[in-house]
Amino acid sequence: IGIWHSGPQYVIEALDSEMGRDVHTVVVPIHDYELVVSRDPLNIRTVLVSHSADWDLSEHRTASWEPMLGHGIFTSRGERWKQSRALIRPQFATDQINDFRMYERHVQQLFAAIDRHHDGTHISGWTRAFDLQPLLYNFALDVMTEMLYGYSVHSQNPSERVDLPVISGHEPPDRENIGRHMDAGKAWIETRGALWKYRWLLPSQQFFKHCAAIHNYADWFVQLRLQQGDKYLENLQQQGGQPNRDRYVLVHELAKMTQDPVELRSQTLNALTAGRDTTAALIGWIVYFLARHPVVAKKLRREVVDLFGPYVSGQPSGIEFRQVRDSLPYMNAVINETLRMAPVVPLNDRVSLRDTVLPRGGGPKRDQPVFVPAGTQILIPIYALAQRPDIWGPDAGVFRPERWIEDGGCKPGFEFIPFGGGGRQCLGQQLARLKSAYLIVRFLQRYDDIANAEVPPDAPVKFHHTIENRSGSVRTDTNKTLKGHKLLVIAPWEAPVGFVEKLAAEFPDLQVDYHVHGRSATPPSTTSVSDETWRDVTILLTFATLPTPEQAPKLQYVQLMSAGANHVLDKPLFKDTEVTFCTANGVHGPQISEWIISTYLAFEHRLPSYLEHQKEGRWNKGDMYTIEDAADKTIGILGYGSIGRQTARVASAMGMKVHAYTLHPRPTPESRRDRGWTPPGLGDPEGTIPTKWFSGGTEKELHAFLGSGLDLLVIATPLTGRTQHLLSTAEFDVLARGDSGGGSSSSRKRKTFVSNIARGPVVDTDALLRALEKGLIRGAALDVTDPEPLPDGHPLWSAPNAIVTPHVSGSSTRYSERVLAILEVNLGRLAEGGEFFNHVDRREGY
Ligand code: HEM
Repeated sequence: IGIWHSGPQYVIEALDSEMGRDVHTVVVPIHDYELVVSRDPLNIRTVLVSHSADWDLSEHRTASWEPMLGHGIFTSRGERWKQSRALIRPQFATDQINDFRMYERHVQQLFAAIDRHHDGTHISGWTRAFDLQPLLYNFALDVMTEMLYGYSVHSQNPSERVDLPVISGHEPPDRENIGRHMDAGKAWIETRGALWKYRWLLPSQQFFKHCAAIHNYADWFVQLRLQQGDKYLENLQQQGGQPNRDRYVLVHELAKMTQDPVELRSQTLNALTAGRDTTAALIGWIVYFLARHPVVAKKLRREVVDLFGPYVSGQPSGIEFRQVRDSLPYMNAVINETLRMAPVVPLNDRVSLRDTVLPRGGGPKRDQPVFVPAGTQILIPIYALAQRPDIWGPDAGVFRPERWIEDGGCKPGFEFIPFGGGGRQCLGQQLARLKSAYLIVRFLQRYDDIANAEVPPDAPVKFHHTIENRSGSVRTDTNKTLKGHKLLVIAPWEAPVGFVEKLAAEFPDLQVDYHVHGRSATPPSTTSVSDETWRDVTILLTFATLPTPEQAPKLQYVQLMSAGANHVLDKPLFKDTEVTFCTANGVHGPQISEWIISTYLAFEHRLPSYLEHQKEGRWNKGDMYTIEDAADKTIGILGYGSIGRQTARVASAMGMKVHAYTLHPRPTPESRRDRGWTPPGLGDPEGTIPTKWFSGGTEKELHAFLGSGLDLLVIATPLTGRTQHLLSTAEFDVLARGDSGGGSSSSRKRKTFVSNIARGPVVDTDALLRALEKGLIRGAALDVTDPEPLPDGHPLWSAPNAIVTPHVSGSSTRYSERVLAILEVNLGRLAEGGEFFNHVDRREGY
């Protein structure tokens, strides 16, 4: 009991002080039985490998865990274990379990949770001191539950949880509390285990309550899998464009081999217990040591950044599991050294099934075999093995990853067994190592410093005999100086005075290369920049000059100067890489909304004909009695982005009602927020101006919007495959039918004025001409046309009630200033983390 209740250091202390430093195997009489403790690799090898048939798990261990986990690989012995191992082992042999895309989603949730510890004084970039350990446990639980059941509990961010279908006769799984039930259940097992023979003395009602909750949790998913069969994967929530059929879900795979619900529950719970705390503890210990060994942290960060580059927010990491496994020698050394200093499973044990022998430890010189009668427990102090100075050198107690690399690298045998050894060796070793390494890679890419904030800072390392971690308090820092980054600007205009200097002050380590190409219509070719310059570029600001992926292998973020991205969608750099593209969406809001309102008012106030009269010198009031003002009219904005929002602001100031239309539904206040960039004080950042909000991708939904009684329709959608000819004959017919309820005034049949500032092909030109000629719409203001430029003699030039301008609505002398402001904020995001403004979504194409 002394051993179980003290840390693993106790074994070393007890052996060293009572028996001597050279004694590695002892037989300890405890009450009515004898316990063997051995820190001799030869003996351990004998137990785990060469005479493993003589040994098995103690009944003590399997019986303690069994109420919580049932019979699974972790809790069964003999034949039963063999069957479990045969079932589970192939699962861990598949590369599919190393799904970094899944980890990345949870890493992002972890970063968001870390970022919540920024205390607002962003200048330094440091978070306030906090304990990282609970967040790592959340991470491991979230990843494991998704891997095992396909549905993560999202303990890091419960708002990510998806709604679950109803299964009659089964309580929904308690995602909120499953982690707590597991922790509490484990604590009971440890206490019951320590008291083993006297465990009946403990009241156990609470323990069994936790076990029931854990069983319910697993049973629900097992039932769902059994009911849905092969459709289980298909029905999972779609994740980041990844086809569901490629997902790895343990319960689904196991159910292909057995349909026994109890077996499925037990095996998945065994894996959950084996894999959750262990991995969280390992990651925690790695951070613990990095925070206390800045030289190691720096060296490791160098290795990571050299291979993968710095962190780019909003962009998939693009990291392959083979790279993490094979190309990060120092990372492997750090992980090994962490496991040596703080093996997260510091003690293992076995019981002899028959009379047997350990090869060493007996006789006066302790080099003779030791007889072990059947039923003897042997304690395998993994921690003590990894701390022997005669094996590891006099600095065995020092955290020094270099020992794993120098002199051709250290290749330990049974003196280093953090994952056990022999037939029962850990099946999750690769998974645990890769998951931890991946998280640390992303962590170091994103944060360039970690500080130990423990008080006192040099408190001694405290271990626990069982799976335990104490990562300590850390603070994190980001790569705020943009070290290692190079920005290339290819612009038609000179940098505004002071701009480059301002960037240098903000991001001292950022290199800036500014190329001016003048105002030609075609973008300059990539050859105007030397190959050497391209090679190091990590950030590019351009209208349309894009290198090939090979030309600029380090490129991470492209800031386009245009509001749309349609001209880059077919470029290899966009299609074939994961480089982040951002548009200059937002720079156009003020001037284009002015164009929309001014052409609309000009039309309504008959300015074109009065200007004609003015040219002729005629005082002619024309049809002044039919002029209507804008108050109480309805403006419909198709595409409620930055231009739409600023137009809504101006229109509502004139007393207009605003109907907004977006592709995706925006039911909540949060979803209505503007995520793009807007000049301060403009637009509709909270999305509160519209009086009605329409959405959807179907014709029916679009027609409901078009039929909502619009006096002015503004087309402000991006041009994508979905929006090509979005307005065609059928749509103009809906507009012509006018108010289908909810518009300005249902008694009056007032036609719609259509304003297109998006892209010509969003509107079918023939249908538009027909609508103008037949008077289906009131008129149109077109800054964009299809074809463009509009050829001489094209019928649109002379179509009735049309105002045509040559794609100039976006012009403003403030353009470059606003583009550079977006670049600057996005550089801040790159440096400090957080979502990029105007990030182009590869699936949506804008
Ligand atoms: C740092 C992380 C981990 C450590 C240190 C660790 C350690 C161990 C150790 C020492 C054993 C052997 C127990 C014995 O000999 O009785 C073991 C067994 C096992 N581990 Fe891990 N483990 C880790 C992560 C994982 C993960 C992530 C999984 C899977 C999701 C996993 C699954 C298993 C299984 C299924 C066994 C039982 C194998 C058997 O009895 O046949 N482990 N682990």
